[in-house]
Amino acid sequence: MFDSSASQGRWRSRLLRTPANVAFIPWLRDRASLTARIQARGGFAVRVLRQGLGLPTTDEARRLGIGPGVLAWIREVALLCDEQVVVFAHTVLPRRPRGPLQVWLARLGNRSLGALLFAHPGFKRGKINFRRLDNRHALFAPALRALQRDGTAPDSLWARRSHFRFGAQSVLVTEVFAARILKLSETGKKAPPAAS
Ligand SMILES: C=C(O[C@@H]1C=C(C(=O)O)C=C[C@H]1O)C(=O)O
Repeated sequence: MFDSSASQGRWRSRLLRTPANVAFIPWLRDRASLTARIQARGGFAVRVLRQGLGLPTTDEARRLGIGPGVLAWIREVALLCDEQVVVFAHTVLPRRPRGPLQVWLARLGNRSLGALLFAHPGFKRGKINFRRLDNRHALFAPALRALQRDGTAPDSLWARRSHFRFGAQSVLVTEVFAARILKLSETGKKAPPAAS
């Protein structure tokens, strides 16, 4: 049963199966580390695209309780598998309350945020929300730039958004998936050459 009425214009807590997203559902719904899931399929790398103070999108500011025009710590990365970009990730950390996350994020470099979020027991992940991003959303353009280096330009991209709490602090993590992620095989790792 597919629901074609899925609204594209907002984050939804339920992912309604449609012909357009059915292949992405295992990736969108997996609550384990996305980094680990990609690592199981090939050579993993993080390419840091942006890291520093910036303005969250309107919906991020609303979700994090940040006032209009208030800066936050923004981290944007591309996740690669065997040198292919498969995910664009955008993370927002409010500047207040201050705590260890400001220092930990600043020191991450090209290590995966997931290595922190899923290793430290203090992080609690809330419900994952889903959205089909299009040019109505401010993250669509940077995601397209990061994901579509081959010049193709899909009119929408599937994304999910997770809220991780750590004590009084929290981060909002948006992950946007390139269609090429569907080509990663479970075995991923190149099979050893057959014995001659
Ligand atoms: C949250 C995770 O970390 C991944 C890595 C990120 C980074 O390094 O900035 C951001 C989001 C995720 O795609 C994960 O691996 O599940």
